[in-house]
Amino acid sequence: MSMIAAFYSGKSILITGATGFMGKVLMEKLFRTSPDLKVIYILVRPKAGQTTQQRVFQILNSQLFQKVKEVCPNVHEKIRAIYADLNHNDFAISKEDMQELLSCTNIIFHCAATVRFDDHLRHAVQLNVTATQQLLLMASQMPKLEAFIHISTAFSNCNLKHIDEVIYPCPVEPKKIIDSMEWLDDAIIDEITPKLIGDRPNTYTYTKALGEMVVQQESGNLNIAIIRPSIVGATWQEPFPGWVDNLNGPSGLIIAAGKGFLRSIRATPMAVADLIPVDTVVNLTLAVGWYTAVHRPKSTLIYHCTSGNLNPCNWGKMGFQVLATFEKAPFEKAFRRPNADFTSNLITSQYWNAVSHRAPAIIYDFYLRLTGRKPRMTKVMNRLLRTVSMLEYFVNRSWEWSTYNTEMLMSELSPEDQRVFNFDVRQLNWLEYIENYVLGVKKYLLKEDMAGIPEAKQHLKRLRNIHYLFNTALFLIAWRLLIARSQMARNVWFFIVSFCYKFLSYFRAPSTLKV
Ligand SMILES: CCCCCCCCCCCCCCCCCCCCCCCC(=O)SCCNC(=O)CCNC(=O)[C@H](O)C(C)(C)COP(=O)(O)OP(=O)(O)OC[C@H]1O[C@@H](n2cnc3c(N)ncnc32)[C@H](O)[C@@H]1OP(=O)(O)O
Ligand SMILES: NC(=O)C1=CN([C@@H]2O[C@H](COP(=O)(O)OP(=O)(O)OC[C@H]3O[C@@H](n4cnc5c(N)ncnc54)[C@H](OP(=O)(O)O)[C@@H]3O)[C@@H](O)[C@H]2O)C=CC1
Repeated sequence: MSMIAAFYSGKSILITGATGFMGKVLMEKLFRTSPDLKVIYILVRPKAGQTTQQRVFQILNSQLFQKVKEVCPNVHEKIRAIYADLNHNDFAISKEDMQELLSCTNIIFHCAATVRFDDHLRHAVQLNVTATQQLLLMASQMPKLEAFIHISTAFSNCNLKHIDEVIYPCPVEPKKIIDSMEWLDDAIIDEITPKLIGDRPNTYTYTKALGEMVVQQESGNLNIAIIRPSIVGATWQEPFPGWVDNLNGPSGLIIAAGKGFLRSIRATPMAVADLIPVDTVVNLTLAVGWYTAVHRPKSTLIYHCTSGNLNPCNWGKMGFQVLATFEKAPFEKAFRRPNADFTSNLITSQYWNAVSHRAPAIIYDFYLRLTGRKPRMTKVMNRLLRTVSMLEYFVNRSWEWSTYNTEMLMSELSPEDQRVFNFDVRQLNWLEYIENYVLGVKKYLLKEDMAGIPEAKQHLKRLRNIHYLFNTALFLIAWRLLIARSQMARNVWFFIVSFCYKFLSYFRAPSTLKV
């Protein structure tokens, strides 16, 4: 019997960010392994024309939750969607709902965040710092609370090369930042943002670091733990391999590469690709929830959920396997044939951007104009290159994260728990995982049918022929122009032609003699 699964039975659990990538997988696993849990409260806001109830309905009816329905048929009754917006200081939760949350919650998993790299500092502080502070305040009023688990990121201290499972202070106190956001106007915030984030690459990593400081400072008597995952990717095993539903991290780039838009990137092939499957993060999170509540460690423990020091993979290997999977199962209606050139040199990368990305986009837009359609490829390409430039920081560096606490926790689990809540990344076979990841992107993100693979392969063959034809035509035009203008080119041309003629005559002569 799994001790962790038994621990969650009968519990009332509060999850923020349950509609997000990680939150959904967390809920799914909880319902599947502890169908006897009392209730999961989720803080949800209406979005994209959907009410909170409609959003929950959509999640529960998705493919991800199919297995849950078999083991927990009354899952709809066990989920309580609470209207909440973390952009508001009191989360805009009704009095009645707040009362219920305060009096019933046993465990909190705080996953909600803005994960955009380019978010305005005011918004990133509100979500990643102030909302965390507010939630801690709520937690301190919950008499039945056993553990508060905060999800941070392994990159909150990406300005360091070696990162331990400790909280590193930021120069300016989070409270001062929160206060200043209330009275500074946007223009001034824009001006001071680079100074505040310092040697971190974006507002996301900076505000996640501030969030950790808030957790440390406001923990009071609460039983708290922090989890720091690295780059969270598709599921490894559960509930099935390759599930992914957003474009963050490598997923968006896999699409861009598979569709032939992105053919080169400024990346260091030997740099560690510190990916971690989302189900591994969820298993560790649930194990940490159990350990924190049952063993009540004296201080706030931080757990690195990373792969690099236990089972490293690098970007070169990842790119190679992604391309190999495109060969087997290409994406439909590609713009160009997929290719992956990794260069760490800025000039070379700019050259490839011009030749492999911007030029084809301009040519395609020209073709669209000629055929009376609206040009759009240059715009799409500009957006893609902007996205890529934001991710470049993470694919040209390697970090070392120590994992003492995570390894300690692994050794504390029973063999059954080690199996049901497996977060031992040493068992991960990267090539298999990456192949399933790419297939998952095709299936669950692009919603492409595997039956369309022969047609997609045919399309790529046509693109290859167009590519050869285009290059030959381009070469002939360039050469024709060159001989028309340069005596030297004419001499070279004369030399090549006469050489070929002599070469052919040499072979023709003996055969004529025989006859
Ligand atoms: C040579 C080819 C290479 C590929 C070969 C094979 C690929 C495999 C090798 C992969 C190598 C490179 C992998 C790099 C991965 C590195 C990730 C590192 C991240 C680690 C950081 C820490 C982890 C965390 O803690 S947080 C979680 C990560 N967060 C994110 O990833 C958020 C990133 N996204 C953003 O910040 C924004 O979306 C932004 C700024 C990139 C774009 O904002 P913008 O306002 O311009 O537009 P959006 O409305 O958001 O989207 C516009 C457009 O772009 C699409 N899109 C969004 N995100 C991505 C993405 N990550 N990749 C690609 N495309 C993306 C989005 O859908 C929109 O499309 P439309 O069609 O216009 O709707
Ligand atoms: N994905 C990754 O690679 C990594 C993620 N992390 C961390 O893991 C956690 C989960 O990330 P992930 O699932 O990928 O992120 P997502 O962007 O998929 O999910 C974010 C969640 O936060 C919710 N949220 C955002 N703003 C508000 C708001 N104003 N009010 C209520 N809810 C809000 C979103 O709700 P809604 O659906 O309404 O927008 C969504 O449920 C985050 O803390 C992130 O920092 C750490 C390392 C890597």
